[in-house]
Amino acid sequence: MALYGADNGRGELRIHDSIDELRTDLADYIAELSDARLCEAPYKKTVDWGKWHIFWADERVVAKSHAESNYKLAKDGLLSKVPIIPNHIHSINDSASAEQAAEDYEFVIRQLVRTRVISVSEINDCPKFDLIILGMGPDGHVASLFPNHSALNENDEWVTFITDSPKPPPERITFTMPVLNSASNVAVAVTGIGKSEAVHLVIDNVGPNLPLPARMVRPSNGKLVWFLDKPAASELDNFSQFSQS
Ligand SMILES: O=C1O[C@H](COP(=O)(O)O)[C@@H](O)[C@H](O)[C@H]1O
Repeated sequence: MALYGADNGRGELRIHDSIDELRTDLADYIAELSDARLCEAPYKKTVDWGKWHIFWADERVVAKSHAESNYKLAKDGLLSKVPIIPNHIHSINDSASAEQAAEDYEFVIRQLVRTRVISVSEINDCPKFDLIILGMGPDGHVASLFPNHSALNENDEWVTFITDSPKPPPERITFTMPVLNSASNVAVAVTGIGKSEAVHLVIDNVGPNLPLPARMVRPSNGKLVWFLDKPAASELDNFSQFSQS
């Protein structure tokens, strides 16, 4: 693995030779943060899963069994394989409208803030999640905050909704930017050559001054780490330096 600390305040960069290596590093990173280890041996037995609460930074408003459901993806890939407490898995109400689902989800989060399961940012009254893991689309979107969409400027709500996502399915709920930026840690995992230009625009902070959502992810009192594979990192200004290491 090549490690490269970005010097422009855009977070730490971890660039990997393969997606498998990236996965392992991300799992180790999460394990370090949770002071434990993850789902496969030896992780499965040593994680204190009872303390974990899982949320979705964004979700498509589809049935939980739908192929496009982020819940299904996480359940099939991890949650069904570890002894996490079922009522600590906070998925959205998939039988409501997008607007209602966002409102319900924010209500659940507010209850957990009130009972101090989730801490609160000292800077604003936003929930302060221990870790938010994001991907990034080739258009620079994160969670379901898309470029030039009004949801990107939503600063009052914690969870908002959209019904016109440029990427299907159209109806989604999403954490708002203030919530993303209130987290203690934000990890952005990006792979593939198709995202290399967006990675360059965001991390090297070049190009037109577009309101790229990923560029707006700057935790105010937290740490930002980018997990990239080499194809995704290949257009970075300093790529040649760390591709040799
Ligand atoms: O729709 C979504 O897309 C992004 C990532 O884009 P992709 O090109 O990797 O599919 C993801 O991070 C987001 O949470 C998701 O809902």
